[in-house]
Amino acid sequence: MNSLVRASKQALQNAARSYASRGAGGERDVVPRKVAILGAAGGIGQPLSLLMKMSPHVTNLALYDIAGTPGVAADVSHMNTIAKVKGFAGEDQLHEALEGSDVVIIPAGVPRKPGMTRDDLFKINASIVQGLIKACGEACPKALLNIISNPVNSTVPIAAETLKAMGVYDPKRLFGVTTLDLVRARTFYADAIGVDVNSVDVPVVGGHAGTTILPLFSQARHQGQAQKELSAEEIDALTKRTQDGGTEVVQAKAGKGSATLSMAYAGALFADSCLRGLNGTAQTSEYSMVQSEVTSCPFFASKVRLGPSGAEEILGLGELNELEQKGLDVAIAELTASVEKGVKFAKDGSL
Ligand SMILES: NC(=O)c1ccc[n+]([C@@H]2O[C@H](COP(=O)([O-])OP(=O)(O)OC[C@H]3O[C@@H](n4cnc5c(N)ncnc54)[C@H](O)[C@@H]3O)[C@@H](O)[C@H]2O)c1
Ligand SMILES: O=C(O)C[C@H](O)C(=O)O
Repeated sequence: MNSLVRASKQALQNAARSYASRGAGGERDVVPRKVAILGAAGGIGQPLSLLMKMSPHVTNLALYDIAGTPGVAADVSHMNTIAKVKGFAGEDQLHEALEGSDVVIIPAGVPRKPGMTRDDLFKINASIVQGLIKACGEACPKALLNIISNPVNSTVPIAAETLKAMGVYDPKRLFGVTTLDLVRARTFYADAIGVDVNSVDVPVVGGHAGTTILPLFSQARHQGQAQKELSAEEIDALTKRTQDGGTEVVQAKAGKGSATLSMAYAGALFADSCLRGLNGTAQTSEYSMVQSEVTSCPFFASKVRLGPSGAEEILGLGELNELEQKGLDVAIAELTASVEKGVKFAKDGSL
């Protein structure tokens, strides 16, 4: 059972207990942790706020957006879970929202419409992310930054360069959130072979756009008896579906945005792991796009061990089969170009 499912069950049990005792209260041994969500009134931001309010690891939840957060905060704050919630709206309140944060989650920015690539969002989202990261560098330079805003392949290097220019960059504390790719790969793979999805592990490495998303099905693991062996064609189809998962949702939403609910779930899983790492919980790891020497690309998503100082160890890729090796070469070339684009924007503002 993953930690968020466990946390949700725990939160529901706590809720039932608290209702039964009419708020009599109970002693809890919780490390005080503040989480800020930037873009909290958006499609991802709202369900993510709900899920972080359910996390047993969050004691203080700051919900920031350019508008709309007082309502989201008032709503979420009525949930009888431990986090104290406060809404912040508009740039004047951004620093206050960020101060003291242990983890900052950033789903601010515009989503895709059908026919667009994630890179088409660069022109708008690059500046949004840069502005928010500057504020993080000033108000909470030690926080773990979880970047969701697309194109992640460029917004993460933008964040790194921005923090470097401010003299506060710590590569261990900057993460591009690629968890949704793993969530999708696990779901699709479990369905395809007919096993319990909770028993499935599929590594997904590289970046977060098209062919930079590289699921390693040769390393997939599961428990229980699979109902089916997959052919090379079926693995190929699963790979493509994982790479196009975001587009599948964009098309289905037909102009009303991209993945929000599954992303909120994935973002909450990742942030929850960051908090457990900060709290020193042993064996906490996630896949994430970080500054990396695993390949020639300076930012790359692979398995990362999380601890009190953030990304404490970046693990290698393991053995790849021939097709995956070819996929890796393609991914590195495209990802490197997106990283360079982000670095250039951060240095000279060129779009
Ligand atoms: N990493 C991933 O796997 C993943 C998955 C899904 C979506 N995304 C990306 O997440 C982003 C948000 O998607 P969404 O569906 O929630 O969009 P949305 O439009 O519903 O919400 C975005 C929110 O950001 C806010 N915002 C805009 N500028 C801001 C600023 N300067 N400061 C604070 N908030 C600001 C908006 O007011 C809005 O509430 C998009 O870029 C999307 O592509 C990434
Ligand atoms: O596809 C998108 O534009 C949103 C997100 O990156 C996703 O993978 O769902």
